Amino acid sequence: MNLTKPVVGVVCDVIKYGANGFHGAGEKYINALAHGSNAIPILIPAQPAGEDLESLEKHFNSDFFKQLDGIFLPGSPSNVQPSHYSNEASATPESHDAQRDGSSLPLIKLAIENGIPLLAACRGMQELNVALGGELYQCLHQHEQFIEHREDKHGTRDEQYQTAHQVTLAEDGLFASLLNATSHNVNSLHGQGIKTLGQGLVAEAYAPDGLVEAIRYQGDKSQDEHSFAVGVQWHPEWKFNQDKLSTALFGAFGDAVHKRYLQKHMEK
Ligand SMILES: N[C@@H](CCC(=O)NCCCC(=O)O)C(=O)O
Repeated sequence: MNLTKPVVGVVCDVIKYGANGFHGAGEKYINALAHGSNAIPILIPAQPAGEDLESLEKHFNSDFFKQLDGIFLPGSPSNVQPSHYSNEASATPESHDAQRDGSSLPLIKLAIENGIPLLAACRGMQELNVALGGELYQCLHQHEQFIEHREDKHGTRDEQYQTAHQVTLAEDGLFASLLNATSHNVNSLHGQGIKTLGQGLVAEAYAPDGLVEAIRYQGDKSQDEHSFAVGVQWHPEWKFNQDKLSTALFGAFGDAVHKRYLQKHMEK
């Protein structure tokens, strides 16, 4: 296939529609990748077998994924199964998507090991943290030190995605340099959050209650700088072109995937 633009793989959720499972990703993520990163988004079905799905491993092996120019992990109402990061019982056993965990966690490791640019939002950021050995709080609202990070379920969609709190950006971090500022207002639609950081990750932004709101893979400082691997707890894809940081974030991811695409084509 002779593609004229870089291709970004988007990890799918398995969404139950009645008794049937459908693999999908939110439209706003696809739009932001196509227009904000100038890439071709392709949806990656969840890999482990579901009720109707034989394993796709023989079609999507690691060589296939290494051809991608970027990987994007979208948000989702489902929660990462806590067995991936702790011995605690699940506080939300009805809200898991084992198939998504089964594809996102190995794909993140593959992206990190092979320098494939990666961007992750909300559940995606939590997965990036868990894939690298970090832990999550299962219910932030059960810890009194935290402000309310969940959306108003009765609000309109616009109300749910409007800015909810400020984040403080790490001095000398990527975000502060993208924005040329040390704080920004973000939306907030999550019940879980980072408890301990995974290996090689650094915090890029904090909520007013101290919760880590953005992370970047820095790897081992003694090695070369790692290619773009960033996660945010908020939703930059929402009306991305109306927000300076969201536009800059999808733009920076786009630059990283275009760089990989050009390198691959120069090697041919
Ligand atoms: N379930 C997790 C992650 C929250 C999240 O990703 N929400 C996204 C909602 C739908 C969307 O906008 O794609 C948690 O609650 O922390």
